[in-house]
Amino acid sequence: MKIASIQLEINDAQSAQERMKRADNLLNNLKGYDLILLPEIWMTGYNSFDRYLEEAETLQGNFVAHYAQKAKALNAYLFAGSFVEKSGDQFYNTSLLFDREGTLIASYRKIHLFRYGSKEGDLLTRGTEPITVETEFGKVGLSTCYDLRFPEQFRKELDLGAKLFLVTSAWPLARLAHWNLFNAARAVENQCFLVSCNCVGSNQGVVLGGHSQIVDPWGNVIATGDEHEAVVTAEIDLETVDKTREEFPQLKHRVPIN
Ligand SMILES: NC(=O)CCC(=O)C(=O)O
Repeated sequence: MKIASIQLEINDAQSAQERMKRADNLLNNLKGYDLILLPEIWMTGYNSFDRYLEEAETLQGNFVAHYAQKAKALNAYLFAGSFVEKSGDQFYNTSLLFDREGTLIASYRKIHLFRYGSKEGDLLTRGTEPITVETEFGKVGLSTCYDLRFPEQFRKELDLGAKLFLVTSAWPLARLAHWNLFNAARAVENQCFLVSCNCVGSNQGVVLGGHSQIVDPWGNVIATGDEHEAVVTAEIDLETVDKTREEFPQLKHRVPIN
């Protein structure tokens, strides 16, 4: 399974259209990959809160249609990162997973909205449902940035059968040490692969940390970026998950804690 995580550069001068063009240029060079990822609210800019409501779209809008078509053209699963979803009078931080035919097979509304120097929690409604979905490779769990700090969400995804966690993010450089810890911890404690996709650049004064990662179930970082725009790639085999769980059966030793 060939994976590419597009660590996109965000800067405040870019319009949504310019960002989509930039992402498309990178995407168009990624023929032959099975799974491609984009970061969190990258079209608007996670920290550009004044743009959230005006750039929000429904699931029937252009963002979804465009990346459905891209997934099909690339013949790849595409985790298109997240966008501001409008549904009735509510707004969500919603990430999207398309299959090779361009079918939207899962959408996930971020459960843990960030509130530390962030207006996300004031502007958006939180999601309520952890999401996992079957793919041709195995079951995949979806999550977004701040969710990484909440191990119970990943444990729930594990219990739903996940072997691979996909994490879309706009995590700042200032807390890079936490980012590295949580990427490894969520993979190791659940004996899953984890692929994260973070932004780089500067958005409303927040320097974004990059270091998107592909982590194996032992916690080895197979591939990572730095703080510059890059496509982080690796080839993985989800059979490693079963082998790891057999060889070191920590998940069988769980004790229910009430
Ligand atoms: N976009 C986010 O959820 C940011 C999370 C973050 O900066 C942190 O947990 O630290």
